[in-house]
Amino acid sequence: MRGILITFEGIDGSGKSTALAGVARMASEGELAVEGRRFLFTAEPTYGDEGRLLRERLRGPAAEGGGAAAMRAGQMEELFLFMADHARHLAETVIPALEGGMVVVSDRYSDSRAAYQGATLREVFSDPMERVRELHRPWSVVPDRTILFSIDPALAVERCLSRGEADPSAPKGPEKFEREEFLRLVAENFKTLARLEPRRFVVIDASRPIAEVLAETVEALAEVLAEG
Ligand SMILES: Nc1ncnc2c1ncn2[C@@H]1O[C@H](COP(=O)(O)OP(=O)(O)OP(=O)(O)O)[C@@H](O)[C@H]1O
Ligand SMILES: Cc1cn([C@H]2C[C@H](O)[C@@H](COP(=O)(O)O)O2)c(=O)[nH]c1=O
Repeated sequence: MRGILITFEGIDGSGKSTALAGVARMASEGELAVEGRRFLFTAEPTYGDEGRLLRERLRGPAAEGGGAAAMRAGQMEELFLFMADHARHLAETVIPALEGGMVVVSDRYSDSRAAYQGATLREVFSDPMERVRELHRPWSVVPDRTILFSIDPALAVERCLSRGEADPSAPKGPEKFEREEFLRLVAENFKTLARLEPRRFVVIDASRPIAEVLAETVEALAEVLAEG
């Protein structure tokens, strides 16, 4: 039995992780049972060496100062760190699980690279999203379905900022990419990706209450699992 790869994508604060936690809870309680299938929930950045390094770099606002050339070099370094994290994620986690017939659900995956680094590298390449996609094509695994949590960036930033109120262990202050004007570019990139592959993407209106978002996520999952 071949495995199934499902990815959750969206801008910071869109509610992906909340939906994934809801799905994981339902799976652990047997509410998403599919004959003979086990679930694996995972994420990028990972909690491996590259992922931890990335999370450290992303903590706090974007650095200011430094020349344009140094900034471009830093953005390329970031792209390759995310790529290295993805390569390890594939080799050590995703591919073995798929080979074992599991349903793998990842909170972010290669489309985050296309959308985010497609935005950071807009002054380095003429078609940065395509350059990033091209780099993945020969070796990465394309998801069977990608659920895009679509939300207005202003509301997403509001949610990011209120994270700490509900969870005292959450990081204080915005992370590097949690700025409305930057997230507008990323949201546009995600929209373009969904338009390019309409059969792979399911777009969910993530501005609605958590229960509604979760119900629609489960519906989309049930559909791909039934095809499976
Ligand atoms: N549908 C919703 N309505 C209201 N608040 C929500 C909803 N979904 C998530 N939240 C809240 O918004 C905040 C961000 O949600 P979450 O961490 O799930 O987003 P995310 O997309 O995973 O963000 P990031 O990519 O930055 O990790 C959390 O405090 C969460 O409780
Ligand atoms: C995988 C990936 C992630 N990012 C960015 C998106 C977020 O701002 C952070 C961390 O992700 P989280 O979901 O908030 O934990 O990393 C990116 O720019 N490129 C990527 O490939």
